[in-house]
Amino acid sequence: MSKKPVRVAVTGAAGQIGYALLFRIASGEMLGKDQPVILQLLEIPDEKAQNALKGVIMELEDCAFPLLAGIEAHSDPMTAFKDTDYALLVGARPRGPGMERADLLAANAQIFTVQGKALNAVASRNVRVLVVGNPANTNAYIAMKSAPDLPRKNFTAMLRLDHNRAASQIAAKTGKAVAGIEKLAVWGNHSPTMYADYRNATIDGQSVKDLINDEQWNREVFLPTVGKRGAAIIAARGLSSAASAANAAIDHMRDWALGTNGKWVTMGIPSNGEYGIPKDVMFGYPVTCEGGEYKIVEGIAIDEFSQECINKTLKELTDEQDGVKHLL
Ligand SMILES: NC(=O)c1ccc[n+]([C@@H]2O[C@H](COP(=O)([O-])OP(=O)(O)OC[C@H]3O[C@@H](n4cnc5c(N)ncnc54)[C@H](O)[C@@H]3O)[C@@H](O)[C@H]2O)c1
Ligand SMILES: O=C(O)C[C@H](O)C(=O)O
Repeated sequence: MSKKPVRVAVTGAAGQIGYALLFRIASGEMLGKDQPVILQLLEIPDEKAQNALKGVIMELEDCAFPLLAGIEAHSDPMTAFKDTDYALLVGARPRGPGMERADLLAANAQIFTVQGKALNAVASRNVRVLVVGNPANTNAYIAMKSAPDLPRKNFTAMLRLDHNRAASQIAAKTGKAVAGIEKLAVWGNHSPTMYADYRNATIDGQSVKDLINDEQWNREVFLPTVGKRGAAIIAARGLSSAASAANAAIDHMRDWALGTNGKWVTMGIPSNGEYGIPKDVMFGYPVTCEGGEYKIVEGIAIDEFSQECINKTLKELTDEQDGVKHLL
């Protein structure tokens, strides 16, 4: 018997990431090739944006996706999030050249109080939320705090792009296939302070740390390359990453919904105090997923350098949190 359709809300649906994301959700790449979806698409109440959204919807229709059970266009989060099972909060201003993601806080924070409240009011009581719009961790924190009737654990931020970037750099450095990488972790904020940690990682079963055996490369090449990759893409393209961001969003949601078979992935999730991170900080952690739930990988040894990196990214997140206190 075919499955009942699930509702997937996507904000910023007529933007760059939206354009790279929606067709993949509708084709079943996110929730499985047997799972029909109803897309509930939100754009700002502006004629140009709504027209662009109409165009995207026409294209979705023209794909005749067998799993696409419905498409709705919205300009109000209170209707866009009605009964939604999954919400991908992409809509927000992207940064331009020379900006840091934290510079977007003032511009974007308000969006996430409004959308958090709307999710709280009308979404499925078990809605799973992924925040992509930057600064993603703090926006997810704002949305979670604005939705007190929903489970805290169901609010997440996207660190998967950093995870995938780190995996790709490791594969290139070792000359091995990215598919062979296990036990990679990215800690903290989706920003240059994030700490990509391959101390426990293996590639084709061999220790990545031993294979690379170059701590200077780790600190002076790998970490800055992964941390500043978003800026490098903006400098090259004149626009922020879109296809790779959409791909990471698909990976994040697919793994959360369908499981990782024991493989470590990175998700930004609200802390419960794990690894000394204060409760509620939306922090990138290594997790495994099973049965629609994520679980933090416990027991990872934190050496002095790792602790310094974790402290730095944590400080940035708590400063961002302080900066949005007045909104909550
Ligand atoms: N977390 C990550 O890894 C990651 C990666 C890449 C980009 N991003 C961020 O994702 C966001 C979107 O990037 P983009 O390149 O698609 O930008 P974009 O400007 O192409 O599209 C954003 C869309 O969001 C819409 N929008 C703005 N406010 C909205 C609101 N309140 N409700 C609904 N829609 C709204 C805009 O009209 C626009 O169509 C940016 O903040 C960007 O920095 C995050
Ligand atoms: O860097 C940006 O502003 C966009 C995004 O967060 C990225 O990492 O590519």
